[in-house]
Amino acid sequence: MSTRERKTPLFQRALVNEALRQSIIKLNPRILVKNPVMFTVEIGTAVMLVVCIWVLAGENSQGSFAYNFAIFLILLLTVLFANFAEAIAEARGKAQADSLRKTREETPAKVIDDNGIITTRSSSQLKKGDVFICEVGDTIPADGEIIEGIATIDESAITGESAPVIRESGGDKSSVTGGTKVLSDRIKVIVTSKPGESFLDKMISLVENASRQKTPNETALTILLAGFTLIFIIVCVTLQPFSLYANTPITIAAFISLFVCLIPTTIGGLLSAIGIAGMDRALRANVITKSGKAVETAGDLDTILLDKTGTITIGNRKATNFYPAEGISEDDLIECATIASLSDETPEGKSIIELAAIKGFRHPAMLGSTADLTLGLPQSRIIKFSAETRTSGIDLEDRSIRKGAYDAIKKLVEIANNTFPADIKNIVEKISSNGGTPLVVSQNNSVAGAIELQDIVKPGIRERFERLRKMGVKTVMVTGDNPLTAKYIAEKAGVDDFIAEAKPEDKMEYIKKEQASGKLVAMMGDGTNDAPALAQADVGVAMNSGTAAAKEAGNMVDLDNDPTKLIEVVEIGKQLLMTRGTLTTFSIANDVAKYFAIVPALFITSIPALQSMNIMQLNSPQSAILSAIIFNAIIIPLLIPLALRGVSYKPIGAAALLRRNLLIYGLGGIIVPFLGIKLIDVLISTIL
Ligand SMILES: Nc1ncnc2c1ncn2[C@@H]1O[C@H](COP(=O)(O)OP(=O)(O)OP(=O)(O)O)[C@@H](O)[C@H]1O
Ligand SMILES: [K+]
Ligand SMILES: [Mg+2]
Repeated sequence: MSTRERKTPLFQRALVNEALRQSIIKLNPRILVKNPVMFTVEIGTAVMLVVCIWVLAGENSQGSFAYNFAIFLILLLTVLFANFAEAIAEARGKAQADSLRKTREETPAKVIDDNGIITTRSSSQLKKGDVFICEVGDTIPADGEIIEGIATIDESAITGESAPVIRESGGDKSSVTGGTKVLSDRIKVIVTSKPGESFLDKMISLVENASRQKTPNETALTILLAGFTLIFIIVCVTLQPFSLYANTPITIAAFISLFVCLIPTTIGGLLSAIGIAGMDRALRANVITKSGKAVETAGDLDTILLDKTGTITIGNRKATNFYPAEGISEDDLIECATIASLSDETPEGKSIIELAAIKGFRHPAMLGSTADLTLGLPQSRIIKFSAETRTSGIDLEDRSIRKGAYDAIKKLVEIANNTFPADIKNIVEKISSNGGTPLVVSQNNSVAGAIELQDIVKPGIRERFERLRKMGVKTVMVTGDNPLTAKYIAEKAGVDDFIAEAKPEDKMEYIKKEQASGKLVAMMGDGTNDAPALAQADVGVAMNSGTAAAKEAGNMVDLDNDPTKLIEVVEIGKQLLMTRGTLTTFSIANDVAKYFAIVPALFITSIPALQSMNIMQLNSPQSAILSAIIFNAIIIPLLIPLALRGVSYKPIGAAALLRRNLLIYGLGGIIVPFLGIKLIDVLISTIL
């Protein structure tokens, strides 16, 4: 888990200063019009300013200047408080983005051309497709993919995590990020995007950018709140003939105050801060999101798809045993397995060579450097591993060697009319039912033996899945491995379901199928072949160490490369939705109470029957109105910490959670203003 500035206080001085400045800038009606509730409050403020001038000019039907001016000030403060809520959320987001951007400053890059000549350039001059070299101590100048070599890298600049990580060419751990540092060895890296325009850069500027796009949910809620506002405009306007009839003229100040108290200003003022804070919390968890929508969707997920290898298991599958088929010597099997792995850059392939070396076998071709591994094997054709074929191998002049998943090799063997030996089938089952991955080796389409690969279930993963289950999220493990291995690992890890012998397109199919039945699906991936599924999923989280294609396809990137991060993302999303829901409930419940403060105040002198409504027993009509709008204004800053931090989330199931929140925020929302307004009324009358 990451620790990036996790404990920053809510209101740092520099951020507050910036937010105060922004609160005033945001008074610009052209900016404020995007928030209809606050925009109407601003219009009310402007009207009160006119009334103040009118009173100064000698008008005496509207009460004293001081009273009108007080109302004007309080309304202005209401708008400023709402602006401040949004501005402080934005300032916090920007500060986060800044700390990430710092890692992406100019650094020298050792660019290497086709002839191997190295020139030093500034990182900002790099182009997509340039190749650079990084050695011990170098800061990586740009995002790219390793095309040669392996290195340990200190990624703490972006992850906050001090443990070095290994990145190497080939496979799904080949990505490096600009600003991180090479601790050992030497790598050749190809630039995948122009500095400043990489996916990460785009996402950083998105976080920084004040003109954040509203999510569809936010837009819907804004429309709803605007609707409320319109209804209350009508309510207030229709009061006018009523007051004429009752022979109690209502002052403009009272009229506007009633209106401002009735419209949902609390949620109207906090809505956008809640959304920004959600994205910000994701960033604090080292997840960069392309849109606020992705975070919201994460809170509503039904199903999450997780890879087996590297996600649920540690992922360093290592060869532990060779099992020759009947009639084949162990040496022959090891030789076949080694030749078939010479150019296999996957961890599995490398571990086979290592195990062979431990057993004392070295192929002559291995004496050369990595570049000419196949020099000793003339006229060879390398068959790289793909998740599609689930095999890899090599074709030589007179031999065709393959290694791969049991069912894939079985097919090869049977097409060639050879029988699959029963002893190897048994071995395969034995390895699988212990959670290992069997690879079958074939030579010229007949079985030479099997290799056992072992992997370990990550500690603590079972508890995390349990937590997800309590939140109502279904977990599905997807693996290219056989059903037996899959079943063993699935049970051990405690996932709800699994898909075995899955090819990349099977993930797509599963996602589409779930989506067709109205479910929201998330997946996490790193490989190029995960890209289509990452794009298809409602929430696609790519690992920063993954390929560029995967990062482009998803809508979030995890800087920590922690495949279980999805769980945290789900919690952040749930918290965001809940915070919004509860504050909306609170805001509307609040307004009900204010109605009881103001309406009796307006008519009490002419309609004594309204006395029964005057449950608050406020001091005077004017102090009732002042108290109500003061309460209406200060509740906004009082709730900013809750909007930014989010309401606390407990995985107790949706229904129980709803009941608990309705009780606290609905009932509380009705009671709190009664107390608050009464208190302010008492204070006002003692002061005046
Ligand atoms: N380097 C390799 N050469 C040949 N076969 C391999 C190699 N690596 C894996 N396999 C076989 O291909 C299968 C699928 O591998 P793949 O990496 O697609 O899925 P996986 O790692 O089992 O699951 P996950 O989707 O969680 O990564 C493996 O179960 C194994 O049988
Ligand atoms: K209100
Ligand atoms: Mg894999």
